[in-house]
Amino acid sequence: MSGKGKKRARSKQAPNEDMTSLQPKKINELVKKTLSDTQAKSSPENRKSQWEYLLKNAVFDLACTEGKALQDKHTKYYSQLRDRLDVVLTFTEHEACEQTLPFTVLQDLLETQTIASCSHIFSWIEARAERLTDGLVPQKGKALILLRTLNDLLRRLSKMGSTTIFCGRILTFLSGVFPLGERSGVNLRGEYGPTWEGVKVPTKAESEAEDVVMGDTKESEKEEDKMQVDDEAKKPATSEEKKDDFYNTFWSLQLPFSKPPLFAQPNTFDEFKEAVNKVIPVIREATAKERAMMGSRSGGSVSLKRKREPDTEESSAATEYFFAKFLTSPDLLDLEIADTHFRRQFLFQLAILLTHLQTFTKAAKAVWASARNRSLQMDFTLEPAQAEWVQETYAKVMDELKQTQPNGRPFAETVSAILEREKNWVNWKNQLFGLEEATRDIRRKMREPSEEWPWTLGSESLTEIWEMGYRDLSDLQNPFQCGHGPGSPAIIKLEENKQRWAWLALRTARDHHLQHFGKIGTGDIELLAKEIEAEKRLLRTRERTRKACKRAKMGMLRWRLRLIDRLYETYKRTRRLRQTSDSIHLQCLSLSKTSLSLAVQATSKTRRYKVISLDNGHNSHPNALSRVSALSRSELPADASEQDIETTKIDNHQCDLTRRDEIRAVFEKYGKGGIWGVVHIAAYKAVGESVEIPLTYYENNVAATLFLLQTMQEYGCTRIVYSSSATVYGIPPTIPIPETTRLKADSPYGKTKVMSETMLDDLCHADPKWSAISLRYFNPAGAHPSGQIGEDPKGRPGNLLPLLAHMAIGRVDATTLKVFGNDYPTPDGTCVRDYLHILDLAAGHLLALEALTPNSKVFDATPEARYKAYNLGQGKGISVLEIIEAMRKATGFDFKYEIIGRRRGDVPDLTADPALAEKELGFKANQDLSIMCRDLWNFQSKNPEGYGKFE
Ligand SMILES: O=c1ccn([C@@H]2O[C@H](COP(=O)(O)OP(=O)(O)O[C@H]3O[C@H](CO)[C@@H](O)[C@H](O)[C@H]3O)[C@@H](O)[C@H]2O)c(=O)[nH]1
Repeated sequence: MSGKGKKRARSKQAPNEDMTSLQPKKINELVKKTLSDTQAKSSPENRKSQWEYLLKNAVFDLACTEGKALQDKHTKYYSQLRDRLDVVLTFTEHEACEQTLPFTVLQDLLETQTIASCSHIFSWIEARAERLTDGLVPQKGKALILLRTLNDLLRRLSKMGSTTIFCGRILTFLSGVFPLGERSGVNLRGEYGPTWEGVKVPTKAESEAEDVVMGDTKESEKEEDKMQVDDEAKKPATSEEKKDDFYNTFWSLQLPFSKPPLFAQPNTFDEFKEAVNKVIPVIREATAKERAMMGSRSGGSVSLKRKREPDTEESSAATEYFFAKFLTSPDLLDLEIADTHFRRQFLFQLAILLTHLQTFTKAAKAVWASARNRSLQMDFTLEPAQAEWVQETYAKVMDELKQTQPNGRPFAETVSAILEREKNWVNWKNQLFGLEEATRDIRRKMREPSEEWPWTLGSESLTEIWEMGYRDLSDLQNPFQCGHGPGSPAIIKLEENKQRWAWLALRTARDHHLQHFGKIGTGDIELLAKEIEAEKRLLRTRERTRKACKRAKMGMLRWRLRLIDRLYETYKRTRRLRQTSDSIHLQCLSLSKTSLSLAVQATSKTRRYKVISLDNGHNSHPNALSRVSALSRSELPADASEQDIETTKIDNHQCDLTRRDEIRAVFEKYGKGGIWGVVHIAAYKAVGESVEIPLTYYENNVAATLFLLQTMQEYGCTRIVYSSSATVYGIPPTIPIPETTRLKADSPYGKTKVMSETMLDDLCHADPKWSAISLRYFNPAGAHPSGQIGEDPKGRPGNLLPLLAHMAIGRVDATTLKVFGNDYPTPDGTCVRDYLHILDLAAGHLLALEALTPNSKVFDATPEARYKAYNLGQGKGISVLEIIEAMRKATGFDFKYEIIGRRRGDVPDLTADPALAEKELGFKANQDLSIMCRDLWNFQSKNPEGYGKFE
């Protein structure tokens, strides 16, 4: 090696490190020799303790010199220590000492050495892992000492800022050494290192009280002081006092952070809540201030380079970061809060605790409630209102982290991923914990000697062949056949052919269809062929669908132009309708499955209404309406009257509800009083989308409703059934949700529904001519059982069930569903919704229309206004994972899913209490989930490309 090369090699070596350790082989020989030389020198009873004494001394004599030895750059301290540990281990392996000796030595050593030395010692543990853990039985003897030692070390490390990698090494080691079910390393109790001792500045009153106790003031002075105190007390708090008060509040939070079991004590939660509610706005203000400053710095014509400055600042700041936990005073707190790292540190701590608290809801605790976990269940349960606050605050914290620049969003996402992973890790460990118990019987059975094998020749059939007299390979060429002796040429030919074909088929199939081999029995060619054919059919359908979608995309513009032409033609051809009092105006901006099924029900089942449809074609297909008419017509009896036939025809108008003039034009056509009532279904309805484009939602859902109501008023049409939504409840305090629940929608979409309901309520209060019913839909699902009418959203569906149907048919180019969060306080962690069949929902509308007639009794209890809201649901909560399973059964498609972060605007559980609708409207949704999925899939597989194919 050249001189330069040598130098480089040397410089890579860590300081205080040398490579002169003895080889384990050599140590082994030396130990062996020593043991045989000394065998006769002491009695066998004393020998072990004598060796242990000597070996321990050898290690600790050296360990005592750590401080001094490490001052020398060329010290051999670590290599000597490793050698001595090797000697201890080797003696133990030769059974000259107790098996636990290396572990007790390590325990003392790791407790007394500096962190740097601990890292070296731990390297030795890693290198000797195999030997150290030989014969290790979890939860016994040396395993317990090892676990305790490393957990102590982890606890010690948690107080330092820079030992993340070291902690990771220890955890990796533990996970490799201990069985999967071992939970000792998992922080189930939520202990976070040492308990916070607290910083607090006495308030003014406290310090004065102290002075009084000191007794160094004269009576008169005391009186004077007292008066002053009283006066002061009446005055508003000075900014100094406010500062102190905030300082105390802020740091008081460290106590629950460091000791979550405190929540078992009464008042802790309320105090915690109060303090958090006080601190968050201050943090938010600091973030906003900082953003404003950053904005002004990077505003104007500043280039991208300038905008990216914070990134670079952050990466360099990361190395300078220090933990300011103990360096604080009321005067410093402002500065600390102005520091991004400090705020993040606080918000992260808060997020950890809030996540932990979410495991104490009644539902979450029930999952944990096994006898084994009793000690972990602290005597504390989050009430629904508290759980709601925890959830809301968690969302606020994450939002705040996102706002905290630089790199707010990735930072928040990382925090959320870490918390998620931690939760999954604990869950995983927790579930595996029962593994040993659950498999105890099986393992015992496996240890029992197996029964004697009854077949002398491997298997029953081989034994049988043997007993039939077949002896060598040539005999097997003449297979046995009933009625034919071995050797019959016909049989030989047949068998040969059969075998050849079978082999050929299997070999060909192996290359292309290996995945089916698991489903067929041995050599069952027929079944295999069926499987392959079924797969080919599915592939062909998927391929056709894919191409059609592509074509559809390209031809979209042309198609739209054609559609407009056609609508115009239809419009020109439209006859002026007979204006009967029975005619009903079904007004649909978005012709979803809901409105279509409703139309079918309304026209064919009752034959009392003539349907007029208003639709701007935003998310609908004109030929869906033709199908509705055709279906209604087909359900008429042969002797149907002219009027009956008329009810099956739908008057369709191209009309945008955000355009007053367009609505008015339609009403004008039927004249004053010409329209009996309105079912208002039109709206945009995607929760996630509404968060992105709120104004569009307010315009399309609220402004449009306002224009519609104004026009109805103008034309004397004062009956309306309004499609509201379960989403008006936000995160409801009780499940199932009664209609009396306060309305507190979370998403802009939900808020548009609350606003529209409010308009109706107010209108009915103001004018007794009006009667209105809001139907709060839970989650509609399914399709018309004929497979003719169903939901056909344009583009990638945003809702769960249509998306699954599109995935199964191949319309969406993905096989993996992204599940939005599995950390909700629900039985399996995914959101719970109340699904109801679309036909049940349609029936609900008819019942609501009936309830608008003058004789209806539903408004009897509300004489002040003819307005009511009803839940339309089944009263049965179903989680996202259960939906996937139900669709898997209905479609036979193997859905994969991955859990990703929560979707904004989603709430954990929306399950209806449908009792009021049942009592007052006679409504009951009783078609179960399997029927909804069956009907949805029936529609989807009959219309793989939706209505578009029939253009
Ligand atoms: O790709 C997806 C789509 C949805 N979900 C979840 O599935 C559940 C149902 O979602 P979705 O089908 O979008 O319905 P909701 O968000 O519950 O909203 C529906 O149900 C509301 C009433 O409950 C109606 O007001 C809305 O208009 C309607 O879209 C939710 O938990 C979603 O997070 C996923 O995990 N992945």
